[in-house]
Amino acid sequence: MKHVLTVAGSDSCGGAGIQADLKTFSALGTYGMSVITAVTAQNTTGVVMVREMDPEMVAAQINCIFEDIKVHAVKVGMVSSAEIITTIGNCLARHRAVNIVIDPVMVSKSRCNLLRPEACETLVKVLFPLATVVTPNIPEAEVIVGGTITTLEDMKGAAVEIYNKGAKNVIVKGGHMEGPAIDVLYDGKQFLQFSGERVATTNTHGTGCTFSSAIAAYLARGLTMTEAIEGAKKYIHRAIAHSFPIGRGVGPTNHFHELYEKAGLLD
Ligand SMILES: Nc1ncnc2c1ncn2[C@@H]1O[C@H](COP(=O)(O)OP(=O)(O)OP(=O)(O)O)[C@@H](O)[C@H]1O
Ligand SMILES: Cc1ncc(CO)c(N)n1
Repeated sequence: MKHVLTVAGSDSCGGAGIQADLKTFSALGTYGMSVITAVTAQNTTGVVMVREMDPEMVAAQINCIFEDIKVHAVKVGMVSSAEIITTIGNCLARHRAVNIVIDPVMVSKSRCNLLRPEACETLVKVLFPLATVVTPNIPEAEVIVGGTITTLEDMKGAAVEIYNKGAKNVIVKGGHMEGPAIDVLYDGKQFLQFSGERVATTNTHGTGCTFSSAIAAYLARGLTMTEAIEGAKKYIHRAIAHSFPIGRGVGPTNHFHELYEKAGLLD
């Protein structure tokens, strides 16, 4: 059994954040652990309140895990503030963490800030150099590189710029574009494209969290970066295809679609 850690925020409605990450780790056959950076009160229509954890508490959670259990991969999601980011960076470096997937979460699908705008620079400076892979969506990539991304060529250009900020691999996700869902990976030498048919649904709450956690789980299981992304892409596609129309807004994906299928619970 491989052990995977998520360092992220709690999503009370269970579709994104820590909850999505732990479901994904379990669905993909790994043991999941969590360090909570912030608690959000949110549902499918929006985020109503955010409470950050004390950075000392974030450090204590990370240290507790690494001092006792081998960690085969780490996914970092919502990190909220510069102080929390610095704490996470120091702890991951001190424990020589491996297979680090950084999802630079900034704004929720319901347009609420999940990262203090002034903390973006710290996120890039402190966490990108530690990253095995960084997984920005289009709006996040636009903020990081300071430009507009409308084409596949723009996505490639952004991937190179983000690579130059210290990440070993960068995958710019095309979930926010029109047409097929195409993600672009740059590993410092070449570009690879991962394409999925777009599922016509509004239930995409937590797709980014789920995708980055799936990459972390597959890296923990020993797959190469390309294999991990291919696996994550298939997993997120099926999770979106069997997503739940619950709530009045953007519904969550179905993390246990395979289990539900075996149990005869899918249409
Ligand atoms: N409707 C869709 N159909 C198929 N694949 C999709 C769809 N929407 C997103 N994806 C894929 O899901 C993955 C996550 O991408 P996306 O750009 O949605 O992340 P995100 O915006 O960070 O998500 P969130 O912030 O809600 O967690 C990518 O592989 C993307 O291509
Ligand atoms: C806690 C949390 N993390 C990430 C996201 C991604 O949008 C969200 N909605 N909530």
